[in-house]
This record gives sequence, structure tokens and C-alpha cells, in this order.
Amino acid sequence: MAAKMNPDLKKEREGASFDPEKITNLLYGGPDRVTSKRELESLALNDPDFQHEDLNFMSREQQYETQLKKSILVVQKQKELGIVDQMDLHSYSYNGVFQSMSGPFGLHTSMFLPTLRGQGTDEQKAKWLKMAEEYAIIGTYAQTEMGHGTFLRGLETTSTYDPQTQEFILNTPTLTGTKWWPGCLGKTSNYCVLMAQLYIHGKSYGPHPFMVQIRSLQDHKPLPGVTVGDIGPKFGYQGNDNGFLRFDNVRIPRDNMLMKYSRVEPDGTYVKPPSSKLAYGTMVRVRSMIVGEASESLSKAVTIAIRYSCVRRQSEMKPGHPEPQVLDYVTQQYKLFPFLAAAYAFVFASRTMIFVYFQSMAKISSGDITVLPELHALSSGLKSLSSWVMNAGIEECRMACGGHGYSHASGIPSIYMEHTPAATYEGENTVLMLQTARYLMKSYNQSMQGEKLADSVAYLSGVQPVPAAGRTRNVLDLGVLIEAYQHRAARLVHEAALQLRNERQAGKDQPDAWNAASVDLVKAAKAHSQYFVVKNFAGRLTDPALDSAAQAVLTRLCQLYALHGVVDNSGDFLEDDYLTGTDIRQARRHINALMAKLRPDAVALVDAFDFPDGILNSVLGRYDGNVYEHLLEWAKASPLNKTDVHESYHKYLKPFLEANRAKL
Ligand SMILES: CCCCC/C=C\C/C=C\C/C=C\C/C=C\C/C=C\CC/C=C/C(=O)SCCNC(=O)CCNC(=O)[C@H](O)C(C)(C)COP(=O)(O)OP(=O)(O)OC[C@H]1O[C@@H](n2cnc3c(N)ncnc32)[C@H](O)[C@@H]1OP(=O)(O)O
Ligand SMILES: Cc1cc2nc3c(=O)[nH]c(=O)nc-3n(C[C@H](O)[C@H](O)[C@H](O)COP(=O)(O)OP(=O)(O)OC[C@H]3O[C@@H](n4cnc5c(N)ncnc54)[C@H](O)[C@@H]3O)c2cc1C
Repeated sequence: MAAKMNPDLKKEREGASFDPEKITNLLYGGPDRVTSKRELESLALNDPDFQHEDLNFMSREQQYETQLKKSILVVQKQKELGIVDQMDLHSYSYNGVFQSMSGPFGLHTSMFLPTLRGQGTDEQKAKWLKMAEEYAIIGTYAQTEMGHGTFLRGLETTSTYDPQTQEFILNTPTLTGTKWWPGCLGKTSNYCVLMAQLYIHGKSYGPHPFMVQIRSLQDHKPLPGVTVGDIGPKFGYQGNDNGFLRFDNVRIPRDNMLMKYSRVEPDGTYVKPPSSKLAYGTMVRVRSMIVGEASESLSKAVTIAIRYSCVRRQSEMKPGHPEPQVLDYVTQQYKLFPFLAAAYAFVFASRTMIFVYFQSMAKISSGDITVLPELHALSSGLKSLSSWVMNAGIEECRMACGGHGYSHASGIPSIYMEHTPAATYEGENTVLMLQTARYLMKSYNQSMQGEKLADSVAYLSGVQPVPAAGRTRNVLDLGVLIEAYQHRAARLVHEAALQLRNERQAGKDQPDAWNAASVDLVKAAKAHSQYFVVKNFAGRLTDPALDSAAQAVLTRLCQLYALHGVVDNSGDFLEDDYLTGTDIRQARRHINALMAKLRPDAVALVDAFDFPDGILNSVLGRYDGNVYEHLLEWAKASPLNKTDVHESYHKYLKPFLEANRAKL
């Protein structure tokens, strides 16, 4: 018999002003997509082969083993089921089987395979791709070293060409040159794409990708000259064997260098790529996907916190009245609704980012590499902004759940632990924002020369005049808000450029001037990315998939997202009098009014994300809201409760208590 729904959640759903299915359809690309997503998730969630004890109750080794077992099963089952589409794989495997927790094949699919596809020649793909796709070999992406992650040109691992034997000789010349962090490297992978400094006839040509076998295909032992292992427990990522790797005079054939873009001829002649940054292509790809990872993780956390806030009753708002649902406290709404709005904003941004990525890659494949700088700048900015907001949002959601948020039963700590490194991996966020800033500075200078700019920065050409101080606007109007964000971004770019120039004029060289201006440069890059997100969100409101009720509620969310950003960064908007003090006061009032209007729709808005319970993996965020009974059940399953009296009682506590009693 189906469990009864918690009456508060039932009422919430009955009182919503719109049909969540309309928004679900928009989020996932139409009813057919939603149907297949649900079928695939349900297939994975209900498959007895994927059932196991809660990962929170396992040791790290057990977690690794469990995830490995599932990874193997998932490969077999995907094949049987004929799942090949990326969205379908995402539903079945990433969410359905793994609930977005990392596993030992993660890097094989997210970086190793894409690097082979993107950096290998046709012959190299013919040699390795099938083996990799069929999991006859398992690989990772080994780039970061103990001493260098950010500064790729500083990598120390060398690959020295020997024209006599037509081989590369791989070496780790220092301790800090030890590869450190690559996922799935420690115990799982037998191959890797190795990023190493290419040396030919004593000359360095910078980091290049090489296909390297690191373990025997017979007994999985490290090959001669290879030292490899696991780097130990981390903040999260427990199911993943992030590893270390060293080379001592390991020889690989010449054609193990991935040569789609740059080549080394048998005699040692180096053939340059059209752009040296094409070798960094896989990172751009994963950064584009991370915007999706961030939006999805934040969406899960707000789903949990908002549902729970409707089930949770606390305190007495009015004497003698029933305790209110905590979501009725406006302060609670102020904690959660801006992040609900942000989750939607980044889901839409991620869809655009993925579209732009594939569109740009099609151009790059046909030889047009002019799109690369804009793609790099956009993906760097959005990856950073979305993962920063995700981190802040998940933590806010945890605190908004009070004490229970701190328990693994809430599901929120796992989401945080697993996804917080998105701010670090694939390019540390500040570093990437500075890359976006670099592009903005270049574009700004080009606009000063009257050159035409790429679409995403075209607005820099027309930095608007500052409007007369004291002119107030209707800040609820999305057109006004988009213009305000655009103006702020253009002004901050302009000011960062001026600061750079002033530092130069004061006698600093370019790197010192850049460093001196870097706080403002990051601010400008952030403002540019925020403008993109707001404009993109507003652009989705007219999607024909929405009926008028769904459009109305999403419009409110978009207004809330934009207004909250204005209030949060009010100094930026006030500094040059673009907005007035009255505008900001109005913005605060509008936020309160919007939150009141959104309150009855909050549960339906998180339901529209369409996360089944098995994927949320949260006692607090259960669809039926039956939180308390399941909290007790969850705690009872904890390994410490397997016996009434723990064995440590007999070992330590009993003698201790008895000795103390004997002394009395
Ligand atoms: C398909 C649908 C699916 C549904 C999706 C829905 C939801 C998705 C949900 C989940 C997503 C699933 C998967 C994704 C999630 C997780 C990923 C999994 C695991 C992650 C594991 C982590 C792996 C790693 O971390 S690998 C290591 C990553 N390392 C880095 O990123 C290093 C960072 N450093 C650098 O990139 C560079 O060194 C630098 C900092 C950018 C500087 O480079 P440098 O060479 O020093 O260059 P500069 O001299 O500074 O600049 C020269 C010039 O080049 C420009 N530049 C730099 N890089 C690039 C580039 N990549 N492309 C283009 N141009 C570049 C630079 O700006 C400069 O330009 P200029 O001269 O014109 O100014
Ligand atoms: C869970 C996880 C999984 C990972 N998986 C992989 C993988 O599969 N393969 C792989 O190769 N790597 C992997 N990495 C490594 C990851 O890519 C790097 O840690 C990341 O790129 C950051 O580099 P770093 O550690 O050198 O940080 P650092 O660069 O040392 O950063 C430290 C601080 O210095 C600042 N800083 C550094 N340079 C600058 C600058 N130029 N300007 C201003 N500030 C600067 C940063 O902002 C930061 O605050 C993984 C890391 C984690 C945490």
C-alpha cells in the first residue's frame, strides 16, 4: 500500500498556481525526453543489482569496491539496453545508478574517451578508441602534479623524443613532478592520457598529450618504471581512487603522442598546431558540463530544503496558534528562494552552455578556430560562477534544515562533499575568472579600436553614458534589470581596464599591473558572467513549452534572481548612480513581495526538477514528506546500532566504569 503523503506537502501541491509538468518538460527538452528520463531512472533505481547498503555506512574501501562493481554492471547493462545518447546515459548511469556520486570509471568517460576522440588522429582512434569504448582498457586524464595544477606550462613530467628508436622517454624528474589527483588512477586505470612537457633535441615545446599504458593487461601490476597508487582519503569523492603516478625512463612509441593537432615526425621535426590551446580541449568540454553539474547539485539541495521546510514546524508565530511550517518564516524564504531562483538560472545557463560548446566544436572541427577564445572565456566564467553559487547554496540549504541538515540522513552533506571540488577541479575558479577577464580586456581594447566583437561581448562596444543621477526606474521590469546588469558589467570591465592602464603608467610591468588589478578583474568577469545568466534566464521565459501560469511563476523567479543579485551587489549598481538608493529600496520591497507570491508555488517549483527519491537520497527531502519515521529507521540501520551493546564496551568502557566504581 502506498504510504500516505504528509498533509502539509499534500496541501502545498494542491495549492500551486501552475502545473509542474509544464516546467519539467521545458527543463528536459519536451515530454518525450521526460518520459525516457523517468523510464531510465526507474530502471536503474529498481534494479536489484544496484541495491546496496547506504554508502554513508561504509568504509572508503567498501565504497570503492561497491562503486566499481556497479560501474562494471552499468557498462554491461547500458550495452544490453542500447543506451548511447548522452542525456540518456546521464539519467541512467550518473543519476539513476550513482546518484551523482563519483565512481572508478568517471574519468574514463568524462575525460579519457573525449581526449582520445578529440586529440587523436584517425589512425590513433582506430587503434585505441574501440578498445576504450568497449572497456578493454580503462584510462584517466593525468595532468595535475603535486607541484602544479593551475600552471600547465610549469608541469615537470617530461616526454623526450629519441629519434634513434622513434620513442618518447617519460620521466618524473622531481618529487613535485609526481602526477597527483587524477581520478580513477590509483587502483583502476591501466592507461592514461598523460600531459607531459615535450622535449625534442633538448628544446621544450610545452605540454602535450600522450597515450600511456601504466599497468599490465595480464595482472594489473604497474609496468616497469611506473609507480602508481591512491592519494588517500579526501573531503569527498570516496568512491574514486584519485591517484599518484611517477615515471622512470618509460619508453613509448612515437605514435603514442596524440597527434591530431601537433605532430612529431620520425626525424624529430615538430609540426605546430593551429593553436597551442587546442591541446586543452577536453578541459573546455568538462568546464562546459560542470555548469550542468553545479545547477543539478544545487537543484537537489534546494529540493530537499524546501520540501523539509514545509514539513518542519517550529516555534509559535502567534500565541496559541499551531506551530508554523518553517517555510512561512520570511527569513527562511530569504535563505532558500534566491537559491531556488539561482538553481533555475543555472539550469538554463547550462543548457545554453552545452549548446554553445557543441556549436563551437562543430566549427573547430571544420577548421574555424576563431571561436575558441570566446568559448574558453564563456565556459571559464560560467563554470566558476555556477560552482561558487552552488557551494554557497548547498551550505545555506544545509543550515536551513537546522540540526537534521547536518546528518547524512539529509543527503545534503554528500551532495556538498561530492560537488564542492567543482570550484577547484578543471581549473581553480579564481584562475578561470581571470582567464575570462583576460578575454574581456582584449575585447575591450578591440572595441576601443573600433573592431567588431564576438556576440557575448558585443555590449562592451557601447558602454552607455551614466544616466542622470536621481532618475528612478521600474526595477521589476526585466528589461530594466538586464540593462542594469549589462551596464554594471560594461562599467566594471571599463574600470578594470583603466586600473590596468593606471598601474602601467605608474611604472609597473604588465604582470605586476595585472596582479595589482586582479581583484577588480575577477569582479568584472563575475559581473559579465552574471549578466549572461540573467539575460539567458529572461530569454527562456517566452519558450512555447510554457503555458501562462508556468510563465508567470518562472518570470517571478527570474525577477527574484535578478533583484537579489542587485541587492547583494548594490554597491556596484550605485557606484556610478546607474541605479539610485530608491531603486535599491524598491528592489528590496519587490523581493519581499515576490517571495510572498512564490511561497505557495515553492514545492511545485522543486517538484518540477523531477528528482525521484532514489536520486535525492534524502530522508528530509522525501516526496511524501514522511520525514520523522524514516529518520528513526535510517538511524537504526547505522552500523553502530547492529548490536545493543558495542564490543568496545567490553574492551574499554566496562573496565573503565568498573575501576571508577571500585574507587568509590
Ligand atoms: C550532454 C548532456 C548531459 C546532461 C548534462 C546535464 C548536467 C550535467 C551534470 C553533470 C556533469 C557530468 C560531468 C562533469 C562533472 C564532473 C567532471 C568529472 C570529473 C572532474 C575531474 C577533474 C579533472 C581535472 O581537474 S583535470 C585538470 C584540470 N586542470 C586545469 O583545468 C588546469 C587549469 N589551468 C589552465 O587551464 C591553464 O594553464 C590556464 C590557467 C588557463 C593558463 O594557461 P597557459 O598555458 O599558462 O596560458 P596563458 O599563457 O595564460 O594564456 C595563453 C593564451 O591562451 C588562452 N587559453 C588558455 N587556456 C585556453 C583554453 N583552454 N582554450 C582557449 N584558450 C586558452 C589564454 O586565455 C591566453 O589567451 P590570450 O593570449 O589571447 O590572452
Ligand atoms: C576531486 C578532485 C579531482 C581531480 N581530478 C583530477 C584529474 O582527474 N586529473 C587531473 O589532472 N587533475 C585533477 N584534479 C586536480 C585539479 O585540476 C587541480 O587541483 C586544479 O586545477 C587546481 O590546481 P592546484 O591544485 O594547482 O591549485 P593552485 O593553483 O595551487 O591553487 C591554490 C590557490 O592559488 C591561487 N592561484 C594559483 N594560480 C593563480 C594565479 N595565476 N592567479 C591568481 N591566483 C592563483 C588559486 O586561486 C588558489 O586560491 C582534481 C582535483 C580534485 C580536488
